Amino acid sequence: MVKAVVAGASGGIGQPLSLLLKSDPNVTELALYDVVNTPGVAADLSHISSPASVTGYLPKDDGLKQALTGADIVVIPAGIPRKPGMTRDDLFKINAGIVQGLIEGIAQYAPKAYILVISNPVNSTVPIAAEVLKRANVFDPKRLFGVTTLDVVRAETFVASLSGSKNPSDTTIPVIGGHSGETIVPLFSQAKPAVNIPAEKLDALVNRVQFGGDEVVKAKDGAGSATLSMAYAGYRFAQKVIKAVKGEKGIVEPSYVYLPGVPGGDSIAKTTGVDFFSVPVELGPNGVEKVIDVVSSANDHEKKLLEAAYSGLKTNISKGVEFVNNPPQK
Ligand SMILES: NC(=O)c1ccc[n+]([C@@H]2O[C@H](COP(=O)([O-])OP(=O)(O)OC[C@H]3O[C@@H](n4cnc5c(N)ncnc54)[C@H](O)[C@@H]3O)[C@@H](O)[C@H]2O)c1
Ligand SMILES: O=C(O)C[C@H](O)C(=O)O
Repeated sequence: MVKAVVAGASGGIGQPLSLLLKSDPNVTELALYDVVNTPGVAADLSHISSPASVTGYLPKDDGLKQALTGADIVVIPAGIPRKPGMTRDDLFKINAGIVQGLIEGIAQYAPKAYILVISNPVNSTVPIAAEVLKRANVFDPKRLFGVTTLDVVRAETFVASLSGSKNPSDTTIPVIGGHSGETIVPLFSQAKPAVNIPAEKLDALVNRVQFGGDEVVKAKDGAGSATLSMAYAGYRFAQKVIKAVKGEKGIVEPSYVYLPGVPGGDSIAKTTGVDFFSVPVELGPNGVEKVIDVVSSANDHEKKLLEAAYSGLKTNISKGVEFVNNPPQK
């Protein structure tokens, strides 16, 4: 029995992500929460002949409580997306409060759930989530994940366009750091199987992974950011968490986690100087089983990229922590 909740379920990501979760045979209950339109989205999905029962909730009538009670996994794509010319950090002002409110609900009604944060800026919203959970005394770092899977999906796709691989996802590429611009660091030297990237193409490839989100924002021309590829990526990560919880072994995927609280994280926190960082995570029935240190084996070029990532991350992380502990005056 697995109850999945999508918070922000009526949005550009929320709807296709809910569709994918509805089609997952392991999901038995799917609760959709949003400030608008969930009754309609839930009615629509409920006609699909897969096992999950589907319910939709709005804030009225204790909707958040109803949606979250009994949840095993909560995926959060709630919040505003970018328009051309904006950075992810520009979303902080609005999305920080949205994520804080939803995590307060989770702390109260589903404190043991696996929490997957998609809302941007991920580099800051995950520290916000951690602080809220800490204050409620229910923080389990093994169950809090910033979803950076889209960066991995992009790296796989863009590499395949160079290598000619027929199935991009057959190549495993660790993408680490954070989820914005220079904080995103693909480690092509650790791709499995190995990939041969011509030296003159490497910088452009790294740049495309780091700024893939901007490519979509520009192409959508004011109509938002990546939604369909994000729904795919969010579901890919959620599905892995669900499979690991159900006992499947050896599942690894990068995610942005609180390093000091997860097995194997301390030494990476020492090397990087940051507490929140995306690294390949081995998943198990309790969430993060261990994190895998791919940082110390990065090559010299990748180490330079990592140095740039650390400083951006430090700023983003402290902004999130401050938001909860020293709230801005209203
Ligand atoms: N992590 C990633 O890789 C990644 C990728 C793409 C987009 N994103 C982020 O995901 C977020 C959502 O993007 P989108 O394109 O789906 O936006 P959207 O505007 O289409 O959908 C957001 C939804 O959130 C809902 N919402 C707002 N406040 C809420 C609240 N308090 N509780 C519940 N729901 C609420 C809105 O009603 C809307 O339906 C953005 O912040 C975007 O930047 C992250
Ligand atoms: O670029 C964005 O703002 C959305 C998302 O973070 C992405 O990487 O596509």
